Amino acid sequence: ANSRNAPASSAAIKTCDCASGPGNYTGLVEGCCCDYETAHSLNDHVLHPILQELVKTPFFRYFKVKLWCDCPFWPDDGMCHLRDCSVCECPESEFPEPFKKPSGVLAADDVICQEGKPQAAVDRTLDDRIFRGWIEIDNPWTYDDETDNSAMTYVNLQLNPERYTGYAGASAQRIWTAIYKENCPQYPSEELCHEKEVMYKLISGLHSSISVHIASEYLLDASTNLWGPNLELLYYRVWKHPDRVRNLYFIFLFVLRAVTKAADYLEQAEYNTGNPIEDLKTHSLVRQLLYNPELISACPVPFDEAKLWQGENGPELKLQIQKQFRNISAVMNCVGCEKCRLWGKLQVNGLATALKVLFSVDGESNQNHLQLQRNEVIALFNLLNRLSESVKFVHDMRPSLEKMETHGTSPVGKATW
Ligand SMILES: Cc1cc2nc3c(=O)[nH]c(=O)nc-3n(C[C@H](O)[C@H](O)[C@H](O)COP(=O)(O)OP(=O)(O)OC[C@H]3O[C@@H](n4cnc5c(N)ncnc54)[C@H](O)[C@@H]3O)c2cc1C
Repeated sequence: ANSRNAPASSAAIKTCDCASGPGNYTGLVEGCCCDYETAHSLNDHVLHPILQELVKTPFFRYFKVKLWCDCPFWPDDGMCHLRDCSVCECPESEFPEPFKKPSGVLAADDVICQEGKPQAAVDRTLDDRIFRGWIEIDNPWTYDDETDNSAMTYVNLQLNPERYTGYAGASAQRIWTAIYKENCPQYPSEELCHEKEVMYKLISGLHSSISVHIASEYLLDASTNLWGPNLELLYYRVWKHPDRVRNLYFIFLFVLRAVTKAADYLEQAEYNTGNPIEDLKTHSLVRQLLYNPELISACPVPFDEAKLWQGENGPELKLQIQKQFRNISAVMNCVGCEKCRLWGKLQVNGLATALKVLFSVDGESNQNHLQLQRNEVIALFNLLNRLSESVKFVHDMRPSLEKMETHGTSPVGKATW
């Protein structure tokens, strides 16, 4: 058993109240109980290597999702008819034999029959033996549109990396605006309560992470299909805004706290895909992450969730914020690019799972009542992996970004990003 699944208390975490200086990324990550240096050192040595292996295992690489675009907010938008986001139904005979096998990992670019930009479409190749029943439990933090099982698709995430898709313009802008407005109609506001500020930072941190992934795998030259990092994009969309970098670290530590708090549950969960060797490896990787001595000693409680919902109107506020987060999860159905919708849904589901672990268990502190769906566990770890990749990329690129800060970047970059 692990003491980390006990509720965090401000008394137990003496250093929690300190704030870091602006823009320099030293000291404690604002609102968290772990400093920047420890966060990336832990990420580099422990989390990133384990997570990279974990998400490739059969258990963690398949995600169940409804990819249909049935937007409850703008039914007449028509954006799902964009060529960029459509996926043609290929006749069975069009798929090469290895597509049908789980071990036949192919680059997403190999998908034959996508219309428009192939990088925006989701490869549905999968192995459907993977999904055997875990429990189906509602999460109060998500919009439950997953009831119609016939509409659910299983997606191999390894074939569909989150990266540049070309999705931009009014449709993307409308989604982000809706998300920020849902959370807080008049942000930024001095009167924002602590809980709403936390929600804002989570969303902004997720937004930063998505931008980092776009920058780390960008289509540099469509004519030669050349992919690579786009540091100007990273600079202008993320690095130039210190709050976006800070929010990325914030969501990373928040989700890490949820994973470590649920350690006992996650340790006992079944990672069964019918492949005993792979499943044993999966379980062992989960344990290596949860009980890593360096993680436990350096950053035992990355975020102190015990401080939230303490005010007089705490329970009402929680219901209100839960409703707002459910709306944010519903907005994911309106994302007009299939691959962005897939990762948007997965990551919002992962975040909703973290919120459920930290705030929705009976009696708040009693992790014995925690129950998660398999898909929630998959989303939670895949989200943590995405965040870990983003933190690593920003940290690794820091010298180049600082150079850009000093010497300036090309005017082309400035105009584009
Ligand atoms: C759910 C979702 C998933 C997406 N996934 C992908 C993907 O996988 N691949 C892809 O290529 N595109 C994806 N997109 C599109 C992408 O996020 C951008 O919208 C697009 O690249 C256009 O970027 P932009 O420069 O106009 O600014 P946007 O990123 O659209 O930002 C809009 C506005 O939000 C504010 N803002 C930006 N970042 C932050 C932040 N971190 N915190 C607070 N405020 C911020 C700024 O005022 C900015 O002008 C996705 C969009 C959504 C809504």
